[in-house]
Amino acid sequence: MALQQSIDLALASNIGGGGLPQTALDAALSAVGHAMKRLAEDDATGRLPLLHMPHTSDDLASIREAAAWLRRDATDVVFLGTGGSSLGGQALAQLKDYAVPGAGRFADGPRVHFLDNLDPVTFDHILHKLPLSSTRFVAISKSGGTGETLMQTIAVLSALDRAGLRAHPNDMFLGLSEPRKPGGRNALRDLLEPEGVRFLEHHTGIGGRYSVLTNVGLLPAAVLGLDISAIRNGAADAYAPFRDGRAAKDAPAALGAALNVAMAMEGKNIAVTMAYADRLERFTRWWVQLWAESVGKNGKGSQPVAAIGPVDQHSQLQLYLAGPNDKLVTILTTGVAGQGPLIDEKLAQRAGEPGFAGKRIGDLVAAQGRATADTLAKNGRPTRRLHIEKLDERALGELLMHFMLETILTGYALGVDPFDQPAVEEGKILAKQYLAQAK
Ligand SMILES: O=P(O)(O)OC[C@H]1O[C@](O)(CO)[C@@H](O)[C@@H]1O
Repeated sequence: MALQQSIDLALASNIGGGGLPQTALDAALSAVGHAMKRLAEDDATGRLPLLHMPHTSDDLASIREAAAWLRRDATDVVFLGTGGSSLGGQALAQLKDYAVPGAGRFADGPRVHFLDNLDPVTFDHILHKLPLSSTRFVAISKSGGTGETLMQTIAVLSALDRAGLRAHPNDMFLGLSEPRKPGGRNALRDLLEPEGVRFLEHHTGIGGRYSVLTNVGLLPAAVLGLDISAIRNGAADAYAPFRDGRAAKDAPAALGAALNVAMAMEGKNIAVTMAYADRLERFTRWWVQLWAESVGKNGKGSQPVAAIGPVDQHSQLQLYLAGPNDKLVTILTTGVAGQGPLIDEKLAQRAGEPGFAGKRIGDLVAAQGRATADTLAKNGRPTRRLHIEKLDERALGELLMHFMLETILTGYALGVDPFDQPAVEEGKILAKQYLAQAK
């Protein structure tokens, strides 16, 4: 297990009255214990295919084959898709410097682009800048009906047409969507299949925000040369305590769920995840969708906030330390001590910081993560510490599965369905109506 979790600094017994009373945690552990029974049934009945994903390997060859096809002679691979059809891939891609400030520009080829937010200026710009003949496009949508992804796909087909490449979209495009339902429509397939574009099948039993361990997340990871089987092995590590039938307090994801449920019982409805690593920034965004769409219903759920450190110490931390005491703050650190540039002694003296001398940048970041957790606790703010010594495929797989399990169990314990998102549909329908009326 790469992931270490401590909830000590969330408890009133350690941080004073602002922390969680043991009674609330005990009640929450009992609720999560019941949720675990339901999860065990989900596993045994096959109702929740996600639970079998960590131990699945028969699809890995086809994912690797599709990734190799995309990479062949490609300068750029563009992933179209939004929400759960993009964020998991992005979280994994950050291990290879995707969207890491500064470093992303120098990442080894092919360049990958996740165009998840529909912005006309960006999309136009990118279509004009991309070397289209050496670019491969992957359109991902579970439903096949998401407006943003359909518009992007149409725009790309038209751009290929203008560039004289329309005869070959099957060489440049790959689709990933659910199989067409009998008698039903799948607009993405309707668009691309007549062009001869090949499709990978989206798992029908795994929703977008839980799809990071399927081909949705692993295809981009494989394009970037990541070890996709290690990602699944890491996920198996997070699930092992459940398979072993451990008690809630001894299964890290269940304990995390209990922490969230206890916070809800105390009326504290904000959950902050602050990761001290550039390569976990997309992970925090992935978690925001997972949490918000899964637990935010029937008037329940907590507000997820994504933060990274140390930079957000300089923007958000004041509020967490001295604003309303209504948050669970999770501080996620990695083993960066001893890493990075060495700080010259004389220059450190000149800067008036003798304590920097002979240290590495990673030493400061490690100290900052530790200091933030301790300062939050000293100020009576419930704080959870998570630590991964080495951030690699296996550790990230464990982290992703940990949070999916924590989310599902929290949903079950709060009495909400963690797998649907009915409220989002209303706005989508209205937007399509407005679009039809627009001149
Ligand atoms: O993969 P799809 O079907 O295009 O959906 C994209 C995203 O849109 C949502 O349905 C919300 O609108 C998310 O749950 C989902 O991840």
